[in-house]
Amino acid sequence: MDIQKFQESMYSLIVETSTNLPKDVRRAVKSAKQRENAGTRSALSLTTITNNITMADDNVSPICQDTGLPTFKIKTPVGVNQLEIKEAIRNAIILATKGGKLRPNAVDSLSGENSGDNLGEGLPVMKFDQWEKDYIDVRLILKGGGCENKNIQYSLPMEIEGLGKAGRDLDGIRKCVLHSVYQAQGQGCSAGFIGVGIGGDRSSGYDLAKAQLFRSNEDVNPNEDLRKLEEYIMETANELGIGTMGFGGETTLLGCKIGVMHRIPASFFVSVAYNCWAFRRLGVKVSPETGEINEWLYQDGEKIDFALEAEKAAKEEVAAAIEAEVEAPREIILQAPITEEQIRELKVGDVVRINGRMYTGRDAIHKHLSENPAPIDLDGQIIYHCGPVMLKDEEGKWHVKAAGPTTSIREEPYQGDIMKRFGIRAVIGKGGMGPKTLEALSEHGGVYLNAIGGAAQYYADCIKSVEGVNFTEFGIPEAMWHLNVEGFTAVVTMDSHGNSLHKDVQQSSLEKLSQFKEPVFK
Ligand SMILES: O=C(O)C[C@H](O)C(=O)O
Ligand code: SF4
Repeated sequence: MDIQKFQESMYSLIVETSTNLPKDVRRAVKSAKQRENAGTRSALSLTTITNNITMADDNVSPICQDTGLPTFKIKTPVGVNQLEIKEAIRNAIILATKGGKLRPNAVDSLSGENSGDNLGEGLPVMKFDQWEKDYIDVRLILKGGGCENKNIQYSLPMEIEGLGKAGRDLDGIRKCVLHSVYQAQGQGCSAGFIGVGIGGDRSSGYDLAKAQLFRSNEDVNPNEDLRKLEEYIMETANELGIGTMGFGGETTLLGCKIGVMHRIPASFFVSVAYNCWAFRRLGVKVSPETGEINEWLYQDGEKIDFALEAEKAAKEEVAAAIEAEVEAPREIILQAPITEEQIRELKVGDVVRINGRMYTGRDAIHKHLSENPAPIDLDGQIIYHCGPVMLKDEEGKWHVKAAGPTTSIREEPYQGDIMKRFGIRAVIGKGGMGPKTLEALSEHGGVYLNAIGGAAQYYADCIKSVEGVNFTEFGIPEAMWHLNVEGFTAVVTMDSHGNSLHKDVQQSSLEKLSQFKEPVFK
């Protein structure tokens, strides 16, 4: 095989997967958009998402800044050298990272050190199989951390929150799957896709769940029971009202694929792999002789061009909003330093446009600030939970290549204390925060702003310059970047008066979940 050519093919696969959402996924996002009522928070978020999909495609830049844990599934004809393939994939990964198509995402689990090139112990994940066919089949999924953290495994029989007893039968499985969507709320950047694995042990069950994510979103399950279950879940999960980003709305789930394998008598696992809307998985058929791509997978049928859709939709949305007399949300401009008085005026549901300065800070910074002084004056400032993709040019200037929010709940143990101690007035992230932060917002005069998860190109475009950076030793995603922004839009979802949209949606979706307690599959 021409291994240089094969490496180029792998590079194309990586770049396409990171920057160009597959056709089946685009169609699912489009149908979600059609179901939402114009003018609602969910509809507005979906507009940002679809704009972002177009921008990523046009800029050939990551759809989401979290380019995940690259996982390759490779099938080779007998006689193909798999060691050569591994080497070529590793080289392609290094190049894609250098070019800003992948975020340096490989972190030493013990020292915390970022390898900088996406290689590391066990990474990237490559799973090989041999087969009788005469071509190489390579599939890649870039699954980010926020949705990975929402994976869940059930061990039947058990008691399930909201749904009661779940036994070792199809109806018990139904309860697990339904609950898995509920427990993710908006934190895995809903609306999401789920892959479900029934049976196996803990690890093969999760493998089976993840393998389902490689099915086309539009296929039909050949197993009649599972087909019915998939259809039931799609319908029912969308009645939970969690919606895009957990803002409430008609679409919570974009796809559900279920697989089954045998188990051992004592174990009965139901494993669920949750994938965000930014469902980046593609595949190619490669010639073992030339190393060239002969065919792209998941690319049948119409490719939705969201730019064209946007033009049509904008007109229709304005007309529909006028007709339905939907009140446009209040729009407020914020610019740091922000006073307590300004913060106290903000209420859940307000749309905020931020101009001026903000500082990124995620896991490492929050831990650091909880034990140390801040390197800069944070009084009245805004912290953005974000780990961007950054590139340095020849003059040493930093450029933002992708910069959406990360899941905020991980900072729950620190956030309130840090805000109070340093005088921070606003934090931006996604998925919301818990009771400790909500209390601190009231006490101190702070606000939580929800940005649209995965909209990394949209937000990168709002960032006009990078003015400085601290803690580069924590790695690119974990450093504290000083950003100047313009028109950075987010929604107030937790205010200084004790209100939290996340708390409300969680409560109402739990009530809705409880309506599905009664057996459906006998
Ligand atoms: O790591 C990130 O930038 C985001 C992560 O995928 C998340 O969803 O929290
Ligand atoms: S930020 Fe959201 S869209 Fe991006 S990887 Fe995490 S869960 Fe997926």
